[in-house]
Amino acid sequence: MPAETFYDDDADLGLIQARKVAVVGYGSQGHAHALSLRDSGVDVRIGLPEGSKSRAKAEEEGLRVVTPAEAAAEADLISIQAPDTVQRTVYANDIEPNLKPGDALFFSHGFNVRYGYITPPQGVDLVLVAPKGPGHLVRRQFVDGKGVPNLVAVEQDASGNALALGLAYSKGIGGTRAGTIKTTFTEETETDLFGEQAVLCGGTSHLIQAGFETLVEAGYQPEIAYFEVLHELKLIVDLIYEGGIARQRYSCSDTAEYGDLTRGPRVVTEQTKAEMKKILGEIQDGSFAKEWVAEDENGRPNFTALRTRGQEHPIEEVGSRLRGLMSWVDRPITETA
Ligand SMILES: NC(=O)C1=CN([C@@H]2O[C@H](COP(=O)(O)OP(=O)(O)OC[C@H]3O[C@@H](n4cnc5c(N)ncnc54)[C@H](OP(=O)(O)O)[C@@H]3O)[C@@H](O)[C@H]2O)C=CC1
Ligand SMILES: CC[C@](O)(C(C)=O)C(=O)O
Ligand SMILES: [Mg+2]
Ligand SMILES: [Mg+2]
Repeated sequence: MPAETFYDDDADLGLIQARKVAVVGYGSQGHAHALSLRDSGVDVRIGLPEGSKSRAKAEEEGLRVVTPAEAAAEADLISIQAPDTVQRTVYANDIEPNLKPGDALFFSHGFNVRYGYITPPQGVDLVLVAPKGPGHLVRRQFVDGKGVPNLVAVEQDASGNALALGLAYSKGIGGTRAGTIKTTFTEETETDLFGEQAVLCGGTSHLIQAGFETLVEAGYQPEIAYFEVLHELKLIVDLIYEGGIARQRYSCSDTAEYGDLTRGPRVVTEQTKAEMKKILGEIQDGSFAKEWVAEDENGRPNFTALRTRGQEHPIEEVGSRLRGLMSWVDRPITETA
């Protein structure tokens, strides 16, 4: 059975326009949701701690900024867009004490609900609207008249109208232009974590670095290695995005396609797939979540060391130099679009 998918005509913007919305956090997703909801005619305020460096950015856009507790108190729909590791504390200190029956609590990732770090009271709608894309592109696509697909899920339907409210929110940020698929908090959380770890972020970045290292260690020029395994990747993925793997294979040479079909399985092996299954198991049994929360509570020593190592990889210096010569490539991630 195909996934239950909703488009613009299935969603009533009036439902979200009738609410007082608080967006708590103004980072990648928060700024995109806040600005696009505001542009969709919704009454939006931003919740940020005193001294937050995001305050100025939100105010520059004409948004009213108050503390998370004030935002939660005056709103009847609270969208939690702070980092996953911060959410349980903001929720316990600022949001939960201000929740009233009839309020709605929204997330764009189910981590804290799925792993039991946040359990809202009965009487409150608990809804997920999860964009399947980085927040800055969620905003950029909205401004361009397009949209990033969303997932929608209802964990608690106190009002009896939570799904319709979720679809209205999704429409307000452009998600029903591209399609919004009905799911559960559990399915969203587990597939999102798997996707970012094994393929989108972890798999791709390590594939690029390994390809770059292989060419440079063999004596090839780093600039050529950069173009070959990173820059051109976007052009290849654009074809996959537009027409699937078949479109990419059609556009590339038969020589490339033969190499793809015979050598690809030697790079991504049965062992790779076995490791993917292990990674999925750690997500499903909660051990990844436990590890990440402990790492964060411990001051993130491993995360910081690995992040620094990534920033110091030679591909970053070469890439920064080459992108600097292509004005259309190094498009800044702005706070608007
Ligand atoms: N990044 C993405 O594209 C995607 C993210 N998600 C989900 O969206 C949610 C938000 O993630 P993301 O957008 O990456 O977050 P970011 O790290 O980009 O943004 C964090 C924002 O939260 C603010 N913040 C920090 N602490 C608090 C606090 N105590 N109270 C209120 N605000 C606070 C930060 O302010 P300051 O500037 O002061 O630090 C900043 O404005 C997560 O659940 C994530 O999994 C889902 C899909 C994609
Ligand atoms: C792929 C990473 C992501 O899941 C996203 C942009 O969708 C995230 O958590 O940032
Ligand atoms: Mg994601
Ligand atoms: Mg994610």
